[in-house]
Amino acid sequence: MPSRELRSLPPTPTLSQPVHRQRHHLLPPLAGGIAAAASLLILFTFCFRKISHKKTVPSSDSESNKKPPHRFSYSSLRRATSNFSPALRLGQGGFGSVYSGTLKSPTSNNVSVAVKVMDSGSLQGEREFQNELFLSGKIYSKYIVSTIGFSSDKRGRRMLLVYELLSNGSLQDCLLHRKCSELKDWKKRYSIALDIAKGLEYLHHFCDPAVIHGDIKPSNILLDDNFNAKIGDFGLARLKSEDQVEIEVKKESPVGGNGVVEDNGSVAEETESVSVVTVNGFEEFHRGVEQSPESVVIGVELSPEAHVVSPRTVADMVSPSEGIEKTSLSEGIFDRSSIDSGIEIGDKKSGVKKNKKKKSVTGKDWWWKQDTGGTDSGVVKDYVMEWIGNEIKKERPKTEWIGASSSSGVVGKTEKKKHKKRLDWWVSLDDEKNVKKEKRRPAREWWKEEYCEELARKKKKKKKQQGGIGSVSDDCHSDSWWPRDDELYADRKKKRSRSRSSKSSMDWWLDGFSSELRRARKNSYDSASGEIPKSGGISSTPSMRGTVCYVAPEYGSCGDLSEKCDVYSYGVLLLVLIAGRRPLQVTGSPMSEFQRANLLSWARHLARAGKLLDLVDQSVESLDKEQALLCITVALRCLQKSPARRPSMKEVVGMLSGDLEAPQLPVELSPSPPSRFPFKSHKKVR
Ligand SMILES: Nc1ncnc2c1ncn2[C@@H]1O[C@H](COP(=O)(O)OP(=O)(O)OP(=O)(O)O)[C@@H](O)[C@H]1O
Repeated sequence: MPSRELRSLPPTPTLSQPVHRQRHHLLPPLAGGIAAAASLLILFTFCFRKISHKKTVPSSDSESNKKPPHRFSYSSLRRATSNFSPALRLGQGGFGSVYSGTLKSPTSNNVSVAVKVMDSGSLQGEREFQNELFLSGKIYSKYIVSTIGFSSDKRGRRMLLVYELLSNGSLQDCLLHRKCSELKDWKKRYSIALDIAKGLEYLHHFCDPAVIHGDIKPSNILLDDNFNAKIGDFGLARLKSEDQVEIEVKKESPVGGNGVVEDNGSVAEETESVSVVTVNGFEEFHRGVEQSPESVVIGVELSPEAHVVSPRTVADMVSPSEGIEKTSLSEGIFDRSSIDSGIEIGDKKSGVKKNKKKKSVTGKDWWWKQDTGGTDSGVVKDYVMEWIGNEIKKERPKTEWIGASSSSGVVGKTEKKKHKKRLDWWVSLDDEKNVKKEKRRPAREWWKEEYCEELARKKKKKKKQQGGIGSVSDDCHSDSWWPRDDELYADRKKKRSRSRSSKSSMDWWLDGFSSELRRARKNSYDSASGEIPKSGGISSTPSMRGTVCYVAPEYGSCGDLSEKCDVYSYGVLLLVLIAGRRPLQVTGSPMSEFQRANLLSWARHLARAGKLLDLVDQSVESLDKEQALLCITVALRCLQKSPARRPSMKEVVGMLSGDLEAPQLPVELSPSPPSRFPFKSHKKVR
């Protein structure tokens, strides 16, 4: 009984039981609290990552492939390139040589690399170095050359960048110097055009903020084993600024005529910095929001001890507002006018006084002179040459030029004298006192003389052959030296069959100029060594505003660098690719070649004449005429004066790949009566 009672009785409360019940009561709110805290933490982490990790984020699929650049020891790169052996030299850029090398790894496969060695000390070289490093950790695309790492020698005098090796070198070299037989295949050229367009589309539309390359040209396009093209050399690249986006939104101008609205992406709000931490003996770059002062080293020197690329500079590049300010203040890494083209430059924001020294070349003139080669080619050429002269004058100290002129071993005695004379003229411009005096000299004169001398030589030779002696002085000192319209088509066939070896002196002049540039940059080019020469002609980078003939007119005068500047450069490149020649080139005997000398004017002229296919390189095999017309039309659209009228790179890709309707020629270039080119179908390419 007692036991039954006991059983029926409720269990005697013990000390522990109420606590247990209390705990049961506490559990739900506790769990809720923990869950809330956890979700808050997750949310916070997510937001934090989003803010700190936001800028220049590539598309998600490429995220996994992105690797921060390594810091290599200088000795390992020296070993990899057999002590920077001349035999391994791939080419010569404006800021140093590029060598091929093999990085040996005990654990994984050996890696073939290209090592660019740059002397520190030049603002542009350092800018290129830092730009490349900053962007390399952030952008990844199969259409962009990957930067693997960097290094510097102990004293920080040499800066080295390590890239993936692209076995077929640059498009410039392949197309214009080596004349690779693979590029005779039209399909290859077309796919190269499309690769480059996709690379630019990636930079403009898939990076946030958009990356503007700023120096699109054939020597910055590299080709892999299968001649797939990749965009390299981000030395002049910029991130799109907030102000630019705002301006574009305000303009809201329709582009292209295909009804596609350009997606400009959003804009950076945070200031990022870059730090390096040591991982497995290599320093790696890491992004982060405002590193603590201890974690960063301020300064540009890149000695092995200074593990960090100047955060100030990197921040300048990332922060849109700062970037803009830098620009308007004309200082720092984004200095736009200090090494500018000598063209009238105005700084609207800061009110900095315009460069009035070059009154003759206003922003308007720039376009007009570049654009009207067909009707005033002399001015175009004068202008280009004058511009180059100014660029060189600004970029190189006097002594280098004097050295360069005297060190020339290629030319004969008289030619040496001429070089000296010409260089002296440039050098003398450094002298403030001489500036006014020299300016009175007509810009055209010195290269007109060059041309006249060549004419004289030719005539002499011809007369000698005919048994007479003559003079051409009249031709030289009147303005009739420039071609007349009726001479334009004469001798064309003959010229086309001319081989490269039989270059005219004008071509020599252009090439010779390029060699001078190389020599002046203290990178002696040994033509006998059989090495691959740097970009020929005048397509080197003499300016921080890009390359002559490739730079967009609005940027060449006084405008901002925008995606549309890249679009313009792409247009020039496309014409070069199709025509298989430089944008400014005189190949045959003088007069009749001059209208063709300026590729852009020539293309426009052919468009008006309804003879666009005449532009195509005659060595091209299996030409798809429809595609060729499409490419030239796209190029001419990209080359329109008004940036707003140029298509976006997204549109270009759409047009070239057949996703968008085939474009029409700009109205002003349409043959009369205006008609659409007879594109049969919109074939889908790749
Ligand atoms: N990753 C690479 N793989 C193979 N060859 C390369 C690579 N990078 C550069 N080169 C070669 O080295 C040459 C010099 O390149 P670099 O970028 O220094 O100068 P550039 O573009 O020719 O001239 P600039 O300095 O005027 O832009 C190129 O033309 C190319 O032939």
